[in-house]
Order: sequence, then structure tokens, then C-alpha cells
Amino acid sequence: MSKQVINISLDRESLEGEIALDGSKSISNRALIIQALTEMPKPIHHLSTSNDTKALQHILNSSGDVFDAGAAGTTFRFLTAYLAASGKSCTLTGSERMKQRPIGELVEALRTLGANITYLGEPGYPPLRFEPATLTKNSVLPIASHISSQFISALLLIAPTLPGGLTLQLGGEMVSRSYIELTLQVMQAYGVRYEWKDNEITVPHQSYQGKEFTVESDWSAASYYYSIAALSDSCRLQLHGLNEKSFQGDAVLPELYESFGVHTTYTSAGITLTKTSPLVPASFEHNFILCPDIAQTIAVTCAGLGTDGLFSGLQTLSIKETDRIAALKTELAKLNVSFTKMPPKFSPLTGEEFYLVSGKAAFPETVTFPTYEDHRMAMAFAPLAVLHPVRIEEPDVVRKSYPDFWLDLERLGFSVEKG
Ligand SMILES: O=C(O)C1=C[C@@H](OP(=O)(O)O)[C@@H](O)[C@H](O)C1
Ligand SMILES: C=C(OP(=O)(O)O)C(=O)O
Repeated sequence: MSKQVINISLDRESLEGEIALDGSKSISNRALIIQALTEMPKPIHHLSTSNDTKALQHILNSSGDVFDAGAAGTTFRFLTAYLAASGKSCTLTGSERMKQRPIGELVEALRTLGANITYLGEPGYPPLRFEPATLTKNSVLPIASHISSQFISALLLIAPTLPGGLTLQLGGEMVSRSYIELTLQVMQAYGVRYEWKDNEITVPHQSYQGKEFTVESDWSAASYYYSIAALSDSCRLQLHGLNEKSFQGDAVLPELYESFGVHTTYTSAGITLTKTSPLVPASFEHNFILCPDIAQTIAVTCAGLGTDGLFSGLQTLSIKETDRIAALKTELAKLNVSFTKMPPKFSPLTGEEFYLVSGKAAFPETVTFPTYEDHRMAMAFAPLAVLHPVRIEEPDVVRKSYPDFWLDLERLGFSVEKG
């Protein structure tokens, strides 16, 4: 079957417009699990329309015994804990890529609590089979925190429902801590108490309170507009539904893009991004350990502008929807931009692994970016259309987190055509 491709271009100098962003997929998925664990569930407003959230909603509402989470990591990981605690007999599977994404630490932790889970394929990886069991064996649980924070979030979400509550002892160098904090904030919004001291998080046994809940817009989705703004000479973009006090780790974007000349103001409706004149910083440096999902966006911004980008904290990128390190390296090379792991002696901070984005995008007349079944590859490379027309393969991949992405680009004046 031939690949779907779209051509994206822009024929104006200055960009202006308004985007009503979808609800955060991370917050939506937390709220849905909590809603399913609540005795008197109440509505969730501004729920994400992403495939990942729809998959979770569908599985939570279905009565079958084989569930497919597709490519959705949070959906798969959160359901692993939820189903283990549900006492059901069922199978949870996912996409071919999901079968390569680790789940072993979470399964081991749930087994320690008493869960009956078996691997149907390779040990440590999906698919999983669940048999009825009660999770009453332990209430203190060591869990590795250096692979995915989603394991910890999954356990925290079911923690209040366990008879003895749960104390998690986090081991190893923690990744994506902001997402653990996000989980606890959403739990707190549903009336749950917790304590986080040093490396121990304790959640006593208690009930989630049925409450109406409104999901904040998705800061990760906002990143693509920051990149568009940074790549344009001047622009004014309004993004709805984002708050100054956000618990999403990607809400660090205003600070990061200030150095690219993109200024953020907060309004009652959300945020306004303005850029008034061209600016190319010589270099940009950031550790992405708290905000891994915006690393691709900013790598492409740096490439488009010719800013040297020094990126650390990327250790989780290779186990996401694709190996994002390899995909970035291959696709940036088409623009004559290198994305290189630096030798340790280069690292200004001891022991940190750095990648360097180096070079200014040189566009061949036609350039096509494959998307590696990764929504963020499609959305991170699309903003380059501010500089030069680009072709994106398999554009529907954006449905994973942001189904209206191409429509929203058209709303801003981009031409998005099948080609
Ligand atoms: O809990 C969440 O909602 C997420 C946690 C992060 O994953 P890791 O903890 O695996 O880095 C992030 O990359 C993912 O997109 C969403
Ligand atoms: C990594 C991501 O999602 P997940 O792990 O939930 O598949 C993402 O949305 O970038």
C-alpha cells in the first residue's frame, strides 16, 4: 500500500490566529482511571479527543476480555495496574511497538502486591494476561523510577483503593518526575491525601470523591505553536485553555522559548505568544528529564534557526513511540543538521549524556519526513513549513494525541494538501 503524504507550506510572513487546544491526554487518562475507581462518578469536561484517551475510555467501558491499547503507553501502563486490581480475567495487548515497550518493573511490583499476571509473549513486555487476585500482600513496595514514570503513576492511581493503601519506595535515578507530580495533583483534586518524603510516597487507603473535573489544555500540543512562533519573523498566536499555574511539566515552554524571542502572556482564555522581530540565539541548552515530550519540537526549532542545541535528559526517548533519538538523527540529517551524542569529556556537567543539534537547516527543493508511527515526529517537523514547504508521511499518526493538528494549522493559514 502506498504511503499517505501531505505537503505543508505557508505563504505569509506574519502569522496571527487563535487555536482552541484539546484537553491534555495525560490529565484525561488519569481522570478516566480515577473516575472508573469512584463510587459516584461525575462528568469530566474538556476530555482529550486523542486516540490514546479514546482507547482508554473504550476499554474501561467494555465488557469483553481482550483489550487492545494500541500504541498508547499511559493507557497500557495505567490499565495494567487497574486490571490487576479489578479481579477480572482478561488480556491486555497493544501495537507491535507497544510489545517492545517495557512493562516488567510494573508487573513485578503488582505481583509483589499479589497480582496474578502472566506474559503472553516475551517476559517483561506486553501482551499480558490477568487472572483474578486480591492485592493485599504488601503495602510497602520498592519500584524502579529510572525507566518510566508511568509505572509509578499507574500504582499511585490504584493506591487509595488498596486495603492497606500503598507506600512506594522509588529507586534509581528518577525520570519524568513532573508526571508523577501531575498524577498526585489529579488524585488530590479528587479528594485524596498523600505524603511524599524523600524517596517514599505514601497514599493511605481512602475513597476518591466523585467530583466534576475540567481538563486543562495540552501543553505538549502547545509546543508546536511555540516552534512555529520561533521560526517566524513575527507572529501573534492565542492558545486557549492553558493556565499559568499548571502541573504539566511541559508548561516550562514559556521560559524555554523566551530565549527564541517568543514572549508568553497569560489571559483569561489561555495564553498569547508574540514574536515581534527575528531572533536567532547562538545556543540553547536544556535538560529534558522533566519534559521529554517537547525535546523533538525544540530540536527542530534549533535546526530551523541554526541554533546550537545542547540537550540532556533524553534517556527515555529511545523507548517511546519510536526510538526518537535515532529518528531525529536520521531526519535532521536530511537538512544537513547533525544530532550527535557528545563524548563524556565534552559534558559541562559530570556524568550527563549530551546531544548536540548542530547546523542550520538547508532545505533540498523537496523534503519528505517519515513519521515512524510517532505523532511527535509529524508535529515536530511540520513547523519547518514556516521556512520551506515540507512533506510529512502518514499524517494521520497525529491522532494519537492531537487529531485536529492539521486542521488547526490550516486555521492559521498553512496550506495542508494531500500529495
Ligand atoms: O504519565 C504520562 O502521562 C506520561 C509520562 C511520560 O512518559 P515516561 O514516564 O515513560 O517518560 C511522557 O513521555 C508520556 O508522554 C506521558
Ligand atoms: C510518549 C508518549 O506517550 P505514551 O508513552 O503514553 O505512549 C507521548 O505522547 O509522547
